Amino acid sequence: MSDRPSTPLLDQIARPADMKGLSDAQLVQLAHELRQETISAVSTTGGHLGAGLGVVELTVALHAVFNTPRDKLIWDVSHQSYPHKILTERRDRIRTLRTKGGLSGFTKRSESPYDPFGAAHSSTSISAALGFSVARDLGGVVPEGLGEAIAVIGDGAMSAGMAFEAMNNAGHLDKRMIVILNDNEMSIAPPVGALSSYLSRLYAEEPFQELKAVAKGAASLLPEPFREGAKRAKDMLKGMAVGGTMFESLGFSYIGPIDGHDLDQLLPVLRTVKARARGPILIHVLTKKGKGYAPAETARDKGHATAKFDMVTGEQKKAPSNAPSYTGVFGDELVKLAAKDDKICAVTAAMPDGTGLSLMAERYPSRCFDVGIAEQHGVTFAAALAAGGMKPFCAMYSTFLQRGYDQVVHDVAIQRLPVRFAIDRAGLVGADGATHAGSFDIGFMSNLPGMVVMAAADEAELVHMVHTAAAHDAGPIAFRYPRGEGEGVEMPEEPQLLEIGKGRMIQTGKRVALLSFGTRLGETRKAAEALSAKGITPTIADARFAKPLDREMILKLVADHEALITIEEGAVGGFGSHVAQLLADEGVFDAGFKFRSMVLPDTFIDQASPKDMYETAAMNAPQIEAKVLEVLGVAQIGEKRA
Ligand SMILES: Cc1ncc(C[n+]2csc(CCOP(=O)(O)OP(=O)(O)O)c2C)c(N)n1
Ligand SMILES: CC(=O)[C@@H](O)[C@H](O)COP(=O)(O)O
Ligand SMILES: [Mg+2]
Repeated sequence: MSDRPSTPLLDQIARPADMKGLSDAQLVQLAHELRQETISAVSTTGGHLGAGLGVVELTVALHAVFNTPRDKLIWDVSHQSYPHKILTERRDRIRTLRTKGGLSGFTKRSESPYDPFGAAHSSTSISAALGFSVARDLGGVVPEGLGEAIAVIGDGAMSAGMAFEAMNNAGHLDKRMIVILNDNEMSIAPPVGALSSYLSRLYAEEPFQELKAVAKGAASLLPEPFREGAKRAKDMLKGMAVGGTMFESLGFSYIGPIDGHDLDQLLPVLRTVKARARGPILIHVLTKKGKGYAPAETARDKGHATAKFDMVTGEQKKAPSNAPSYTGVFGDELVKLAAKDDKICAVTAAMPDGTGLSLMAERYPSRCFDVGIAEQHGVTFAAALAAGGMKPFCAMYSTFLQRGYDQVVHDVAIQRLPVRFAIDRAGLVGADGATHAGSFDIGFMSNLPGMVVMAAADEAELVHMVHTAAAHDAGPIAFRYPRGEGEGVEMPEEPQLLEIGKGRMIQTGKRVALLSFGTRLGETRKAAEALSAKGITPTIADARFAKPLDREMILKLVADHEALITIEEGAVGGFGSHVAQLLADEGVFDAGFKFRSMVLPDTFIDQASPKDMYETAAMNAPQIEAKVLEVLGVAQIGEKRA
């Protein structure tokens, strides 16, 4: 006979306060149910599965012991926060994760008071927790109050410079705060680097460290029901060998490692820390990414990210692809180049699969570098590779390159070093939402003196751009391309070396010229087709370069048309702004020339499908068509002319 309760415990828990009366045995049961609910939800939505499964027990323990939302629980990256969302008043919407109008796949301040700090880029949690603890001590006022500050950070995220900057500061300020290092020996890919080896050694060679202050007499401080567990914690902590970890050198007390799937360890340690800790404290917790779901546990990426799947078999339900992905095209072309030129090398910041560099890593491991979640270092490292006579491709998602921007300016651009920036996930990316949108790189790369900036209109163009970048030794060069599949165009037999700063004409028409930069070219063509049915045949050109601009082509478009419209998958301040500057400098506007620039709106667009997001941004074919009609002063059906 099953000893499980007939009504699932999870059904009785809408918020963490509902967990307070549960016994430790019931919390174990709750964790079991929470894991099943997480798997079930993600099977219908897709998303980040493995990381959340790895922190189910930790999530239960933290919410059982601490008093959120008064206590600030900050999930690093927050791709592991689905179980937390289920326990914090969002279970009824958990099957809307990452969809339009639904829950975000990350923590988000506007979504819930239980998400005190939003995240999605990694390694921010310790800084955030420190900020909350200082605000608390300075008498800051927020509606939920300010209690403990707790950061949960993964072993991958811990490798980033920002985490160390925060620990350095926290050790100095000596504020009470808790960092939980969730060590599952995985990043998205297997983690790399000396820190990862160090963490492994921490429990391989010296399994335990002592936390003297916490261990001493902790049990007596706790309320009666917790004394037994605290005694166990004390015994465990007392059993730990004395030895200085790097965390202690930075001013943290260190506890661990402890088994992050064992509530019998987690609960007493957290209760003891809560009762006794002073200053910053780091609890080293060992977990398994994908824990409790065999298809995730055995997957190469431990179920890091998944499409919707069949819960029983684990089989993912992926739409068949009709064209190669941009990422794949980049990865393949790079390997071809590397085969011919031993100076070609590549840098990724913990995204070998996501950037398509896995193939390079497999074929030419000595020339492919995964630097960990360290975009800043990655960019400077690439700069020096270039200074040392190599031809580095620095492959990063647009959104993550933001973190290395000062290095792009200071180490690459000012020194005119020929780093080739392969900027993946350019434009709106879909389910990951605003935090992952590649909205700003056109602007922040194009305003740098000497930087060449290209955008591929399709996968064939990307082939040309990879080869053009490889051949460009005169200074830094960047090319951007979106997430997902290409357009399905015919692939070139031979790559072309593009002339720097020269666009290409797609079709010659009349009255209005549409000048596209990047993959909106497809929507531009569709808009032109719809317009031709209305008797308007626009000229279409593909700019290819935002920097340097094809001045000659642009001025000819101006000379030959009534109006010019630029279209790009980026925020204001990018390609269109550079064209506007050129036209202003040339006095084109003095003569009353009509110019429009279609850019992403000045808002952060929430997650939806990329098509829906571009609809919100008013950048799909119908909106391009409408813009043409508006600029030409042609009334649309159902609309009166002013
Ligand atoms: C600045 C930045 N670079 C890259 C990423 C992509 N990314 C998301 S999760 C992740 C791995 C995180 O590993 P870890 O912190 O160990 O968490 P786990 O998934 O193992 O729980 C990476 C590289 C990111 N979110 N932010
Ligand atoms: C959490 C995170 O930053 C990554 O896992 C990201 O979601 C990957 O995005 P792609 O699916 O576009 O590779
Ligand atoms: Mg990890």
